[in-house]
Amino acid sequence: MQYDTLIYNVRIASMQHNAQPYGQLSESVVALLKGVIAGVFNADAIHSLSARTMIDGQQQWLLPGFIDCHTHLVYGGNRANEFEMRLQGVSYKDIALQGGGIKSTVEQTRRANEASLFKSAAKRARRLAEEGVTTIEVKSGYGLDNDTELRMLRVAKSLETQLPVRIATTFLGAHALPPEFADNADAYIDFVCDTVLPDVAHNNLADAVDVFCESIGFTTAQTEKVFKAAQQYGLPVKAHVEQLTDSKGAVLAAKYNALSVDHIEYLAESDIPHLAASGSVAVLLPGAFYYLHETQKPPVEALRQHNVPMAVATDLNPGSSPIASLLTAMNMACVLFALTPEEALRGGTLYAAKALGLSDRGEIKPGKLADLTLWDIESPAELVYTLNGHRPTRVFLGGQHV
Ligand SMILES: O=C(O)CC[C@@H]1NC(=O)NC1=O
Ligand SMILES: [Fe+3]
Repeated sequence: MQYDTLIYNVRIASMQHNAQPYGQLSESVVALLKGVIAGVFNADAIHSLSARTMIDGQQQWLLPGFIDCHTHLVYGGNRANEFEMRLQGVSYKDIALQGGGIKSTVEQTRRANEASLFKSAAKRARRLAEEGVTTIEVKSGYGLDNDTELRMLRVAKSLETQLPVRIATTFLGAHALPPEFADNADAYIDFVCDTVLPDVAHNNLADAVDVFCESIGFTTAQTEKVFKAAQQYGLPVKAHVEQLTDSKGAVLAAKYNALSVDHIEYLAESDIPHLAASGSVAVLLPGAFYYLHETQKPPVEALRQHNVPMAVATDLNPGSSPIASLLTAMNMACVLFALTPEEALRGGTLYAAKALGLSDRGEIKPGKLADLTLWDIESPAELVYTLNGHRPTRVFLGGQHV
């Protein structure tokens, strides 16, 4: 058997659930063939294996490629002005109610053409990729009209053609109320369900559907309408829930077997059994908690007790979380939400994949995609312990060294 690549003399943090921290394996050789992990072998096997390319890992740590499972990285303009307003005490909610916030980015995104949206999104995606992110989820939600929502999703998908990353797209038409539907949220939800979503589905532009279920977003009744429409097109759902209030969005999401419930700072512990039953992933977004100067933390210990998988993502967006660094988000998840470094790293690999409904990546195991990163560190914890701008020494995407 000739492999494409053998990576040997490495310490492997597989992120599998085994008895070892970080899923560490005793093996130190990984064989890649046709874009997937073909096998994992002990050191002495190297003498009986052959491959076109042999890479000495020099005792560095090999991890699965990182997965950022929640971003809004396609958008026009920026909101630095609102950052200054918030620093002067104006709340995120008040800015939104004054017509700023998401609505302000919607105006700038509608004005931006596909080329300029691509250029700015590619810069953000490249920053994530430089830290070893190999899969990025990208949402729409700054168009709120048919043309711009579809343009955002096309731009998101086209990132794969220019960058060494895989893209998962999510339709988030139900992100905010556009001016054309001011004070008529129900009519806008009908427009999302009856006009935009069908167009998105017919053009295969989304892998999932998301809703901002919140006091300043959409109600659970409106959210459920979008979920039902998504089901009609065979699209899985996820939702921004309990970010600012306990609206019981997580309970509704669990009823629809949502891939994930995201933010969840105000998730009631009594609602967690619903998530344990549905298998939904709890996606923690510490960047938004940090930027909005939130005080209410997600119920991490209760999620742990109920064995609800927790993912960590950047929520990269121009308002509540302008962070293009998954390592920083992982550090914040530890410092602000008391995740362990192992939970944070598994939250940016295996459980991030689960939050996207992807079982082909996120751990080092035969049969999984050969999306891998190599790090010159003494222990995996270093990656989330220091904010020192870690960069992988090597990145593999589908077995190709990128
Ligand atoms: O402020 C923005 O532009 C997006 C904020 C982002 N969207 C959402 O539903 N929750 C968030 O934190
Ligand atoms: Fe978000």
